[in-house]
Amino acid sequence: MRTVSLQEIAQHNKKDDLWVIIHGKVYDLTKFLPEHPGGQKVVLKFAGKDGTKTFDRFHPADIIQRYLSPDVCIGEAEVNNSGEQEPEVETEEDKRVRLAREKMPRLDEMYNTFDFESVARNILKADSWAYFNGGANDEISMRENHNAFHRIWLRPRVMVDVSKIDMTTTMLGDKASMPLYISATALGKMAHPDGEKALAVAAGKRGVIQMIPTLASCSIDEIVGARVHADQTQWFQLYVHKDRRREKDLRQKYVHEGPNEFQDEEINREGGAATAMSGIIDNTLNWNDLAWFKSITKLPIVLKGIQTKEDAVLAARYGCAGIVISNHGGRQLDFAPSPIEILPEIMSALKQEKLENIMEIYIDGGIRRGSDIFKALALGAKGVGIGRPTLYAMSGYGAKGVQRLLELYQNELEMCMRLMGTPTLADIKPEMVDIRNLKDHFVANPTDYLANLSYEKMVPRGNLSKL
Ligand code: HEM
Ligand SMILES: Cc1cc2nc3c(=O)[nH]c(=O)nc-3n(C[C@H](O)[C@H](O)[C@H](O)COP(=O)(O)O)c2cc1C
Repeated sequence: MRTVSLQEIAQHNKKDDLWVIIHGKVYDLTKFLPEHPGGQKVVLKFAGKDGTKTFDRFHPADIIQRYLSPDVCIGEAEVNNSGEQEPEVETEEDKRVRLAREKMPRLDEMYNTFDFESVARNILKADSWAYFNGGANDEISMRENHNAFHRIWLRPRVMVDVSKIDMTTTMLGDKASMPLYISATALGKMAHPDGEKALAVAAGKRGVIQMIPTLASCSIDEIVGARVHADQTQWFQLYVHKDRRREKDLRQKYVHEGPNEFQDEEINREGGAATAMSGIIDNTLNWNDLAWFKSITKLPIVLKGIQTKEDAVLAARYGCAGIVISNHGGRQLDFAPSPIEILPEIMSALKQEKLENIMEIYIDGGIRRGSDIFKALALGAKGVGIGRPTLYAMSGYGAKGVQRLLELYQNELEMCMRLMGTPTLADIKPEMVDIRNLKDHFVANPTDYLANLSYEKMVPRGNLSKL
């Protein structure tokens, strides 16, 4: 590999001729730039320079080998012996974040998921907060995901011995301390320097399953290595790469030692990233491909992103071990329905086709309370996934924050089960929830500012002053 001088690298500092140093190697990112899912601006900032520090804040070192062809590597960058380092300057934003962190409440002062969210809003940099908290377009689906739970009421039963509550369960055959798992969320290091490793630790300590994202900011090896016990279950969320051999390689590497489940997923169209990701993701993926996935793995395949009863029935017919009813946290198609709203119709369609017992049904989106878990279980889910809450908890408090968050979910579900008269998960039944209003949507009309603010109000004639 040739050594490239800093002077030569500095000359390739334009959009149409772009070299960047990452971990001592020089890469020609000219062709990749328009495809970068994080946008062009962030990469262009390092045109002809060393981008390692920022790159490491978001990406695992192996992302380059995973997504770029080897010929983009020009050589090794000459070592900078000049002693000249760009001085670290604290920006206004850094200062705001530093001060907010100094005033952060203690972890034992966090009492529910919303507490973590409000802390995260203050202590995260604006770009990270926007990435985590945002949804597609007008964020109607994102908000609806949680709001829909407000339209389900509970029908508590009394005179039941609830001295012991057991919420342990299995998911795809593996034990879990409660019917909740940590869902895949990309770029965990934006929340905390330990990224997805912190989630692995918290999941292991609380006995819950973690789904590792394809676009994790730590390498899969690091996340698997962070497990607290050797038999800790991890699932893997897979964005299918255009080059299918990569999925096969991944499976061969991890099937014995690492993530226990191998998850397939429909193409994610998160925000503007969708177009850019099309360079990486195979958007020809369709139902017939499932046969190929089944031929390369014996692990259960779960489809995440099911949003209609028709697709749920197809997933069962195509032999999926499970589905996750999900609109990806309202980050893709605005006005996609909330998963909890379509869960009952999916269950009844599966029952009608006699397919309800052949796969496990999970849902995610807007699960913020123990009672939300209860409602989902009552309507037929085997378990629920959480996305943003773990990112918020990790932002402020790392792995310990996520442990506390999981403990709060567990405590709330325990209290809900006790007050509902359901000592075990098997006691939770559909008739314990009232879903008569679930389908009601009250759509807010756009405010007519012209009528409300500019024009004189109409008043009854009798009230007009007599001039
Ligand atoms: C100096 C080089 C790079 C820098 C500074 C950088 C920085 C970033 C940043 C800041 C984001 C997040 C943007 C947001 O707020 O949504 C991002 C996203 C992303 N980057 Fe990079 N990046 C670099 C190189 C690369 C390379 C070489 C690859 C892959 C080969 C890559 C793959 C991705 C992916 C897949 C995402 C999207 C994750 C998602 O939205 O879910 N990046 N990058
Ligand atoms: C910041 C962020 C990144 C996400 N990245 C991914 C991803 O890479 N792959 C994926 O399958 N889902 C991803 N999701 C969706 C989650 O897995 C999950 O479906 C969703 O967050 C659940 O909704 P909730 O955030 O209301 O709990 C992401 C969600 C967020 C908030």
